[in-house]
Amino acid sequence: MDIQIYQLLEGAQQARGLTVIIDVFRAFSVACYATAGGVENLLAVGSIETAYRLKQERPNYILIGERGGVIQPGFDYGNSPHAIQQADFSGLTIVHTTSAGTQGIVNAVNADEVITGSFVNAQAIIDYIRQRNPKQVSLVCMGWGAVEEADEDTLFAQYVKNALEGKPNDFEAIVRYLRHESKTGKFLDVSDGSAPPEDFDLCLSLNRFPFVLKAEPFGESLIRLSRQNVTEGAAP
Ligand SMILES: O=C(O)[C@H](CS(=O)(=O)O)OP(=O)(O)O
Repeated sequence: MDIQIYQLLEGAQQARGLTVIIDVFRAFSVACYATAGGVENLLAVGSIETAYRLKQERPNYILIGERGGVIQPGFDYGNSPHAIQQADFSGLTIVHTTSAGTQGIVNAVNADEVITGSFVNAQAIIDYIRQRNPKQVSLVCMGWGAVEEADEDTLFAQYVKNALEGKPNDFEAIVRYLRHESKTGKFLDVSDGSAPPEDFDLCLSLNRFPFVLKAEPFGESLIRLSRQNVTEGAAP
């Protein structure tokens, strides 16, 4: 198994094989919480105009996302696990658009298969890759706004690579570093409440969810993140 780590939007475009698009803070942590909330269709959308068009066509769709970390006018929720944690999305369709994470999904056009990456479902991702046993794995770190590398995404990529290569990981050290040394906490600076401090722990709640989110076509031009339950040792 050849495992490569890529960065940012160009990395998403370069990715080949089984591709993990990584966004720890916060897109793909949010996507997992939304999935656990029972969502029927979780649509990962690149442009905010598409998100607004979909809402206009189907007013019952739920808009979740941000630009610059901030919830946008007309959106139902910001890109915050804390904001959606208690929501019941059963039977609903969510349109999710963010500055980095969902941009990676729509740009991974050369990948054989795309799944999302975040610590909240890390072990499921590792087990899924082991079970698929692809020749090539691409781990793509989407960073800040898909233009600036972010420690949490690179540390997650290294965590998955280490696990797949049988090397040890120290998750407590990762959390300590992110909390006390990395500038990553800047997302907590958004002062309008779009990025509540609780999001830090919720995004670093290791292995909370036993599923991966796999990108699949939805309709003519959209991408849906579908839940794939992963049982250790079982073939997907
Ligand atoms: O909402 C977030 O946490 C970030 C904002 S940005 O990338 O730093 O502009 O979006 P995400 O796509 O979840 O990284």
